[in-house]
Amino acid sequence: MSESLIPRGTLIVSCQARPDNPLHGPQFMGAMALAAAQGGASALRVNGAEDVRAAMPAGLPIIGIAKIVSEGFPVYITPSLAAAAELVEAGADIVALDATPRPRDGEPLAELIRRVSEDLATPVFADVSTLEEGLAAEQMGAAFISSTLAGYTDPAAPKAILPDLALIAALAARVSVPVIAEGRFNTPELARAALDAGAHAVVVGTMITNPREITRSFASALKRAP
Ligand SMILES: CC(=O)N[C@H](C=O)[C@@H](O)[C@H](O)[C@H](O)COP(=O)(O)O
Repeated sequence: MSESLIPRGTLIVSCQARPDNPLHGPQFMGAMALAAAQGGASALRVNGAEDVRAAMPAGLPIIGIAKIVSEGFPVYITPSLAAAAELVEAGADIVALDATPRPRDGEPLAELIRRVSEDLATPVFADVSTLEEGLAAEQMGAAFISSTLAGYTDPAAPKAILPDLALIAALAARVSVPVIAEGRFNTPELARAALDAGAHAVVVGTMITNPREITRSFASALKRAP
């Protein structure tokens, strides 16, 4: 049962660093994975086959993603079966993918979820931005539904600061697979609030594994007028 891969009420740490980040690369992400494991994380979210391999020695279940930007397509989180297959080959236990209905450079969403689940025999972690997308992803066979993309699908919308706890509560009330809270859970209190809203587990990335952003948050707080 895929639910047993991620125990209820636990913390998943996202270890990701883009190429412009000084901590980009498997050596740093492998160390982040180990630090997360020692700190009490129950699972990891990791980008790309190379970093998945580097995170394996941490000994935790790995949710693999492959961020692939294709000109003209808004979907960039594991858009295709080929990308998912590379992650599974590298050792990912679960594959996370964009489950919004936006245009993608890959198989249609329902086919992608079915083939990752059946052909690759790997549970799908559906990154959604709305309740409707979560309900649809569950129907398509996703094993986990996550709020990852809430606040990130409308380029014209103002930048969201807080996580979308209302979406977590709405999903938890309507879907029967585990609902995972992800996106801007930037304090332990917000992570706790996600569980209280009905989340099965919480993913935290930036505020644990991105020292540049953590530094920025401290530096800008100090610049604010008293
Ligand atoms: C929208 C998007 O592409 N989110 C990505 C998904 O993998 C990551 O950039 C986030 O860091 C991750 O979701 C964790 O969230 P946060 O860093 O806010 O704790």
